[in-house]
Amino acid sequence: MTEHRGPVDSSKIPRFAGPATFARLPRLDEVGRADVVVAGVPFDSGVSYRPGARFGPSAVREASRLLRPYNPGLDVSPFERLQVADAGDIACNPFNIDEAVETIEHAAAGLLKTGTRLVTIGGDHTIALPLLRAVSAAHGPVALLHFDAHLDTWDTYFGAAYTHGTPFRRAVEEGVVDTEALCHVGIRGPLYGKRDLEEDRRLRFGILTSSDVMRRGVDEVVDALRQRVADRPVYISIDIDVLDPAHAPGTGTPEAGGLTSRELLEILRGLAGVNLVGADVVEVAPAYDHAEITSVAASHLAFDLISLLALKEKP
Ligand SMILES: N=C(N)NCCCC(=O)O
Ligand SMILES: [Zn+2]
Ligand SMILES: [Zn+2]
Repeated sequence: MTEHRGPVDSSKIPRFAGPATFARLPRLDEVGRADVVVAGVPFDSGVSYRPGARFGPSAVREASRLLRPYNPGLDVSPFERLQVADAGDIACNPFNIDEAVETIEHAAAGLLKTGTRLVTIGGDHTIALPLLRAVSAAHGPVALLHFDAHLDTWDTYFGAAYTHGTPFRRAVEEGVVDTEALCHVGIRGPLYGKRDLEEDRRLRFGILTSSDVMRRGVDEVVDALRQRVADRPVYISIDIDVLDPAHAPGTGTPEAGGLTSRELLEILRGLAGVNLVGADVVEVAPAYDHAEITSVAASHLAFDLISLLALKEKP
């Protein structure tokens, strides 16, 4: 196995010392090239309610100091199998959403150029659109598993086409996702009207609600998702508000009745072996968090996503 530069050893240097990169991994510029990069996108100008997700990437990096290198849930040490590195943040214009969306797309495309896979920490959900554009340029239209309380397939907000409530309608319109393999998981909460669901169905999304997860259970949900994506390239987008506010209070549009972090981690583990090509974890807004509950959950989800990517590689 090729030697990869892994995280700082927390048995030698206390995990609370030193600068925060994701999981205490090396920076991308320290290793030159990586199989997987973690990048932050500190952008929250697309939100419809509480702002603050621009501080998500740094909060998740801080919380990720506690991660350890072996993932028993998936029986893999991802940082041994792959060179994983922190690419820092994609800095984008907080006053011009259109420009920010372009900046994110080009920065993501640059990172993907050398065959690297990208796990992005948001930022609000607006950023999923430019990320999907970049991923589909590399892999073709991707299957999408979207974990969220919200559909995020609304048309416009105050006339704006690029917001955190609209990325997946744009993604379908632009053909960057494979409409045979789209599914929302964790949907709940009040809508503007029944039409929201009709339009979402017209865009060819499947829905597994938060109640479905509770009533049908993790195993059935996993089976349904695996069938939906089959062997297509898959992108996973996790809005942290898919978790119940008890498990993720630090977010901008919380909805009661969500998944537990245990359920979501179990669903992800059930996806081992799918052809994952990229992922994001968005909507962590640390100002509303308590005791890092939300950023710890987000860091563990990102670790499991990286582990899923590592499992695709031969040992
Ligand atoms: N993507 C997130 N978190 N929320 C979308 C909510 C849109 C709304 O306020 O209706
Ligand atoms: Zn949401
Ligand atoms: Zn969302």
